[in-house]
Amino acid sequence: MIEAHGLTKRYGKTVAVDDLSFTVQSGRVTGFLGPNGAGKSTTMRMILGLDAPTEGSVRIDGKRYRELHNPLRVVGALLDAKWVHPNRSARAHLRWLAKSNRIPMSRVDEVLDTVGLTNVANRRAGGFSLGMSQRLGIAAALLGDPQVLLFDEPVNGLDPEGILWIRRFMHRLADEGRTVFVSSHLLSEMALTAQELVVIGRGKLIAQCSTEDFVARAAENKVTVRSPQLGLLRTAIGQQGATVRDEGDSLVVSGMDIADIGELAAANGAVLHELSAQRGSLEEAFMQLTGDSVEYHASGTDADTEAALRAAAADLQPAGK
Ligand SMILES: Nc1ncnc2c1ncn2[C@@H]1O[C@H](COP(=O)(O)OP(=O)(O)OP(=O)(O)O)[C@@H](O)[C@H]1O
Repeated sequence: MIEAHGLTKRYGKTVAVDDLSFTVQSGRVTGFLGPNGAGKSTTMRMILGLDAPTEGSVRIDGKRYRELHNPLRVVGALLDAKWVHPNRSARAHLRWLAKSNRIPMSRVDEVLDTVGLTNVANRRAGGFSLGMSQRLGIAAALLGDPQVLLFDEPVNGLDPEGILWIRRFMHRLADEGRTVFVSSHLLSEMALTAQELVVIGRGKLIAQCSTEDFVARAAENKVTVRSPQLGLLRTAIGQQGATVRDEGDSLVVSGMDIADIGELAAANGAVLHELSAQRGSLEEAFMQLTGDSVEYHASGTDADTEAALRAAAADLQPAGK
């Protein structure tokens, strides 16, 4: 478990992290979501004792990082996948790490196998693709078999196969009961990867909840109604105080429960051809909660991201889980 209390980091006049308190539970993948510059990397560095908080504290399983006797056995981290001597082989890199942290050499081949790098273990790490480097970084994080794992933007620059592998791997680690804390500025990716979210903007906490609750809480849920008696329904729903909008041959209703609309239709003898809930996307939820966090707008503009967001929103439907 990771617990941050009033965590604050100032660099001169810049407040990178501002009175941040959150908890990351074991057995779940928790996404650390926020726009570029929101303070995610700074927070991760403070968790790992690489930066000292200006105020507040953060504890891993009840202890500050510097109080841990054998840190790699408690917490593993992937902050920068290219942090490896380019002329060392993957195996030599891991052996060096194991030796300097008093971890048995047998773990090296175990973690190489876990991340699928056994066949290339003797190749120069400097020649690795980004995907292979990420796997090597994850192997290094796993070396001490820690219960707590931190990954900073692990899917940046990866191809779809690499992204899928990382996503599945995170779920596997959480299923083993570990605490998995993964940062990303990509809403669509977090919607698919994280079960819980810690959302920050400009160094401050915006929300901490399940991914599903995040969307449900913030996005306005609407109901689509199709019927041969649209006029009758438009009037009846309007009289209940809900907002009704025409969209093609349907009505889109906000402010009224789907069950209540069904009851109202039955009471009025109206035939329904469709009565379906529209759920908001993670992006809509974020925009509503953050308001002026303009940095995020860029992530929703191109067609690929739009498609990914639609897929993410679909994945958030409870029925699909
Ligand atoms: N060493 C430093 N000195 C001065 N300012 C810093 C330093 N490190 C971070 N900052 C500033 O703190 C803020 C938070 O940066 P941080 O890198 O933690 O954000 P982030 O959410 O990880 O962003 P990204 O997704 O771009 O990595 C930014 O305004 C950044 O410029």
